[in-house]
Amino acid sequence: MAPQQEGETETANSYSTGNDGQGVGFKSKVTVVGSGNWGSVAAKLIASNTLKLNSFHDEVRMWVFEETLQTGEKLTDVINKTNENVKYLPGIKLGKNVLADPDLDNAVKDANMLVFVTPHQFMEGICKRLVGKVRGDVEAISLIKGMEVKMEGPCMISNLISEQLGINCSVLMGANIANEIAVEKFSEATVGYRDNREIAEQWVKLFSTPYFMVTPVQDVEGVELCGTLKNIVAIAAGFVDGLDMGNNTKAAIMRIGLREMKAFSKLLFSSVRDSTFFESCGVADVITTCLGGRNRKVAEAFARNGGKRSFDELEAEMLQGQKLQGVSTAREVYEVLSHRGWLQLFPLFTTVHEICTGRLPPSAIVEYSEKEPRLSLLEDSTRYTK
Ligand SMILES: NC(=O)c1ccc[n+]([C@@H]2O[C@H](COP(=O)([O-])OP(=O)(O)OC[C@H]3O[C@@H](n4cnc5c(N)ncnc54)[C@H](O)[C@@H]3O)[C@@H](O)[C@H]2O)c1
Ligand SMILES: O=P(O)(O)OC[C@H](O)CO
Repeated sequence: MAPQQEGETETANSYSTGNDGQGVGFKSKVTVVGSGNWGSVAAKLIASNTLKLNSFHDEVRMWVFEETLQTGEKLTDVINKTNENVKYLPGIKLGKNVLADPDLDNAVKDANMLVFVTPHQFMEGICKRLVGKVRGDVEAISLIKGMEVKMEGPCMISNLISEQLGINCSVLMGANIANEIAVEKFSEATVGYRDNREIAEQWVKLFSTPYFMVTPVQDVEGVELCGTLKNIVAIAAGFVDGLDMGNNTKAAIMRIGLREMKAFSKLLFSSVRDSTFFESCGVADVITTCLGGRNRKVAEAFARNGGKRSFDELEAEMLQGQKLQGVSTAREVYEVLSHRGWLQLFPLFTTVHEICTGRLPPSAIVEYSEKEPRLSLLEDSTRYTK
């Protein structure tokens, strides 16, 4: 297969829908690992397609991190009884072919397509539990926006999955506020794949609906870094909202944030394509997340409280069990920047972390002084672009 060229995009409709070398009559079994807000919507999207497409088993298993609800019932039991994730996606039917399963080993054992969608901080533990438990021929996709930092350096979640489980892992990212997709408002998304276009085609087929348009690009790292880094930009945008600084300032934050996302991604992986930043996973996700995401919302509350209430406290109070990714991602990126001597190159990423940890006040997000530029709104735009 010829590699995709810079600037070249593919439409979801450009693929054939064969049986991918598994033999005529083979049906793929899909398991979703995770059942939070986006995990539940992903299961709903997939379940609507497995019913329609002959190449998939109807049933979609969804692994649930079990918890007891205030009613005393188990979340899994309630999902299976009502067909609704009453805690993380109330009011939305998932599809009768979604089966919630609290047993991780059981949920994955027969699947040949695994969809990972949990907050990123839990993935290392989940991968450890899954070693030796998944099928040898399984293909994975990560919808997780986040990264780990190890002694050796940064490790993307798709890479963690690939390395720990010995399986190929694609990614799906995009301007995807789950609650909007849950009520079938039109959205786009980007599948990032490594080198096997047929696999990308399978994922596109599994996720695409008339209201969810998926475009594959051959740039796993670029797509995943976009999804990961935009959460830091969303925290910065929330600070701007909390300080009532207005739309022009927020647009400046988005522009500078997008530029830092691109510069950081390209410094980590020279293979990352410029064109990826114009896909749904890039500029579109920066916009939606800075307008309507959870990271933005909690960061706004943090700034309105003058940084006096911690993110952990605000997250618990405002999100009812849902998790932010931006604060930990800012810390993880800061570790990489300081280890590599790049802090000065990334004033927005650096400042967000220093505000989150209380070293700087929220207003520092746009402070500029001749002596010590924090967020260099005036900096030379060629400084860290190739
Ligand atoms: N919600 C969105 O709009 C959205 C959209 C696109 C991408 N994402 C990304 O998808 C990923 C998952 O987010 P989400 O919105 O589905 O989750 P969420 O924040 O809604 O829910 C938190 C989930 O974590 C689970 N959990 C809590 N403790 C756990 C533990 N110790 N081990 C394992 N699981 C545990 C909870 O059961 C729950 O399912 C994140 O990386 C997020 O950035 C979210
Ligand atoms: O609500 P957030 O801030 O986690 O963002 C949700 C999605 O990632 C937006 O695409």
